[in-house]
Amino acid sequence: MALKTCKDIKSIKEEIHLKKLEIMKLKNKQYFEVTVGFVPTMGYLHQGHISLVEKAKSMNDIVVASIFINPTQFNANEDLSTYPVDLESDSKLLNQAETDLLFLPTPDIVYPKGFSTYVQVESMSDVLESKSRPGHFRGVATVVTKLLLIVNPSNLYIGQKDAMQCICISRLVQDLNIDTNVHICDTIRENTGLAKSSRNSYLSQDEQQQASKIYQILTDFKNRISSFNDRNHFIDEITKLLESNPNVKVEYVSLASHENGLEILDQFPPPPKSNLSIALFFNGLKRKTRLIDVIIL
Ligand SMILES: Nc1ncnc2c1ncn2[C@@H]1O[C@H](COP(=O)(O)OP(=O)(O)OP(=O)(O)O)[C@@H](O)[C@H]1O
Ligand SMILES: CC(C)(CO)[C@@H](O)C(=O)[O-]
Ligand code: BAL
Repeated sequence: MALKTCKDIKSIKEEIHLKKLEIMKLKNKQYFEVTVGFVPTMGYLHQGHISLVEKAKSMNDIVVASIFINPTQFNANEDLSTYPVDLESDSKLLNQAETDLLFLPTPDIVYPKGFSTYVQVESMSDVLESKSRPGHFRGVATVVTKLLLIVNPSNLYIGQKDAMQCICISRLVQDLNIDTNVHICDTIRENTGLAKSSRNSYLSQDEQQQASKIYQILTDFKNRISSFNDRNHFIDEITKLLESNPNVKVEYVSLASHENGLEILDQFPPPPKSNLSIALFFNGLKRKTRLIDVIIL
């Protein structure tokens, strides 16, 4: 079946309802047994997004994706107005991956005149990314809550690459008793190791090649962690190596535990399953690009 696109809230809810009725008959299921998998995105889709759709497809009766460049998660100096868009290619990729429904709202649908209720995950107000992108997680938490209330999915699929976003969303789903299971999915990479990201398109091929060092450095230091006896030394060495490329300015290198909401860890070496995450600015010829990556130790 071809992908169906809905631009307003009433029509996406109606289409989900109709699709559920169809599946009920087709699979001889009760209405409440029909499962919906949801993949929220900001578009300009790549194989990372599609891997989430495929996971959703393998686990659910119906797959819904959304594309919405959410203005409330961008700061004034960020790239809201220039964020890449290619709806034709996005629809094609979603169609190929057999997505059932695409929710494609405009900002006035999500934030109508008079909108004034925001969601703030308190434990996210003072961690890494929140410091460098003030208000970012308030915007993410608000839009994700709204999308979840609209789509009402059984399962939600998000990418590990955005490690702090995963914590933010898991937290809000738990705190607000939203009836959905959160699935955190592996990062899909280029052959060079560079994490696929819509913003990679801001960089030239050569710059993307240089940026693939991020993953190589993360992996190398992960393998050598036992040869360091001090956390600061470990982090300083990673920072130094990343910044040996004059185009790179590190924002943070962090060792943190997922369980504690990415709380910074004093313990070194860190406990298993800690996150080694990096955010940096790559000063490309075209523009300055913020890149993030994470590996699990
Ligand atoms: N390489 C990837 N592998 C798996 N999931 C990914 C990857 N990149 C993004 N995602 C996930 O896709 C969802 C939508 O992300 P988004 O549309 O912001 O893409 P993005 O490529 O991360 O964009 P940006 O370059 O702006 O950070 C998020 O849950 C994100 O974690
Ligand atoms: C989860 C999300 C779609 C909310 O706008 C966005 O932050 C993203 O694409 O990762
Ligand atoms: N995937 C993260 C979305 C953002 O940078 O705003």
